Amino acid sequence: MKTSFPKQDIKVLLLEGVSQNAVETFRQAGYTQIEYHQKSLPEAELKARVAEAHIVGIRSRSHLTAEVLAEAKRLIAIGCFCIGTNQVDLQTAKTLGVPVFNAPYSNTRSVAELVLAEAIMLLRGIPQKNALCHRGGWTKSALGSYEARGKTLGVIGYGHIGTQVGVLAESLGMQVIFHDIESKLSLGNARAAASLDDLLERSDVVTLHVPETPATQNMFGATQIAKMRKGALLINASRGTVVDIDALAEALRTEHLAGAAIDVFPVEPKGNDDPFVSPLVGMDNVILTPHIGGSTLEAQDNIGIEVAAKLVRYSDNGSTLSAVNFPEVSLPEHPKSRRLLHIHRNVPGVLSRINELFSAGNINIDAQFLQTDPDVGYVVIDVSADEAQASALKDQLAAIQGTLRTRVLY
Ligand SMILES: NC(=O)C1=CN([C@@H]2O[C@H](COP(=O)(O)OP(=O)(O)OC[C@H]3O[C@@H](n4cnc5c(N)ncnc54)[C@H](O)[C@@H]3O)[C@@H](O)[C@H]2O)C=CC1
Ligand SMILES: O=C(O)C(=O)COP(=O)(O)O
Repeated sequence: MKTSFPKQDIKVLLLEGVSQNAVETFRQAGYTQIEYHQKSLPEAELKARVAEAHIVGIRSRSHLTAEVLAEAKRLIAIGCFCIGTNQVDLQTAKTLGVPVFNAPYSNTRSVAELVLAEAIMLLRGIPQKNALCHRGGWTKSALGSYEARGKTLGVIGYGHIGTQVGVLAESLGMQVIFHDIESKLSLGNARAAASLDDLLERSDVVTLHVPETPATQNMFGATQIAKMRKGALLINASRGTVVDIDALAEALRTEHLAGAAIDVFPVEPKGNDDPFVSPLVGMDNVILTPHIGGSTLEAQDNIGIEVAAKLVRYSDNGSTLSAVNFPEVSLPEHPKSRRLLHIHRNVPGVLSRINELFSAGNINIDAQFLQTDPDVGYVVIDVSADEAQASALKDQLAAIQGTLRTRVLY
């Protein structure tokens, strides 16, 4: 059966070296126009490429701001081939009728394993010992080296990653306490701290696993660091904007903190050839990693398939299940019907205008699905109509005031 818009005309733009599994998933689903870039693009080029694309796939580096999205006249959907979606202006995408998908669990374990490894390394003082050995030095000493067993790990943000870190840390005999803005079920013997301050005062190692939100912007600054125990360790594999990096550098210089492991930075290089600049560069007691918490082959392979499959499903079938910014509708196949998709501003009267249109045209509705949120309504209508009728209906739907996007799936 033909689609309204032949698949070979749908342009898929994939940036930041997403897994080849994503390319393969699109190809197997019949998509042939796939533009693939290893890096993120400079803003002007990003705008130009996004303006041409129907589907855009990014990782954490490409910022799809309102300004960039203003160019995206043809855009149907966005895929974040990662967990975080802070790099996309989700509200603007929604009001343009563009759902955004991500892979909410597929690199969770990769981050958790790295964090646990870093906790052990930091507790043993390995970063500075390693650096010294590389310079031809030798300090065989137990001074400042500790077992993880029996130490307290404070997890800030007890979500998917935070809980996994907690479970792994308990297997080493660590005591896990956590702080979250939501009430959370404790796994294993982990316990909620009475407050953030309580967690900071009790933890030997503090690890951050919050998303980037207005509330987490610089949530970890000089005040919070000062409340940490002298000689404690800080790990951040969440987002670079969460920690005041200058305050951290100062606490390391004054030896209030004994070490840190930092994977994410307020400003990160655009690509592998660009220079990395940070006040933490040159500090032997800091493990610096180039935002690779989720960068394992296992995670990337799974993410490639998961996010591409969600984009294909939305493009082919209209399902928005697990979209992060959009009313979620899980749709059955529609082998005998034409499917019309109508995304509109959630204002009174749109639905009745849609239904009037069908009754006036004497078109039988086989099935109708509706989901709304305070801003946007998403209606899917399966109809017994031929191709020409469906196309005419799409044009009529598009003319209804408040319409954001319409599509027809034949
Ligand atoms: N370094 C890397 O490569 C990676 C980094 N990440 C980052 O890790 C973040 C967390 O990932 P998940 O655990 O999957 O997310 P999640 O959504 O499952 O968990 C986040 C938790 O933080 C809590 N939270 C939100 N605001 C908070 C606040 N102000 N104070 C305390 N708790 C707060 C939430 O209630 C939630 O429980 C992602 O948003 C992403 O930015 C994710 C994957 C890879
Ligand atoms: O999943 C996330 O949120 C990450 O931070 C990983 O981002 P990346 O795909 O490595 O650019």
